[in-house]
Amino acid sequence: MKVLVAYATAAGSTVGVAQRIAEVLRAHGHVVATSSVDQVTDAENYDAYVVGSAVHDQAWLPSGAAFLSRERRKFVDKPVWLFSVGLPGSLHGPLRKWAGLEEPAILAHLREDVTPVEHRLFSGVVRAEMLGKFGALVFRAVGGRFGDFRDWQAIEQWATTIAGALADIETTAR
Ligand SMILES: Cc1cc2nc3c(=O)[nH]c(=O)nc-3n(C[C@H](O)[C@H](O)[C@H](O)COP(=O)(O)O)c2cc1C
Repeated sequence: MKVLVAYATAAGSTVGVAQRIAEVLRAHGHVVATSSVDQVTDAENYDAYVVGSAVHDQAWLPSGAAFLSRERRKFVDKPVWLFSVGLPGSLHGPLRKWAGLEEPAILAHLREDVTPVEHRLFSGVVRAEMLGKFGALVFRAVGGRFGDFRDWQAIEQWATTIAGALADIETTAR
């Protein structure tokens, strides 16, 4: 199937997640385009979509949310998977619990434009310089950790599930 994997990023870590998902889908025989949401000009040309964004302040980046809104009519009757890249993996203790509450908040906005087959919140990359001096201090003080928390195994597993679902859809359509 022809699949578009589109992403919105501020600091780049979501690009890596999108690329890994695309690689897995290609390995399963799908024809996959990977693109920043800002550069998609042919959204109607795909059979399925995987769209993801970095999370800032418990919401998708404006460019990611705007993409879903702008293209929502093209998603009708086609499967859409959504993923968010945030910082649950960098937190522990009570903050980890807070991160668990974040997913419904993120999804609530996105559901206004699309009903996804599934949504996943992955951990991304948190570096001190991304948060500013004060933000980094506060983040450390509440128990946050800096680093690359992308769980490539979980990302690949999810992409494999998507590849399987696409194969089922293809078989049913024959
Ligand atoms: C200003 C700022 C705000 C953030 N707010 C959140 C947030 O509310 N929830 C969350 O899970 N992650 C938050 N993060 C963490 C980012 O989502 C994470 O670093 C992600 O990997 C960024 O993706 P990118 O590198 O593609 O921009 C924030 C990061 C920054 C820099």
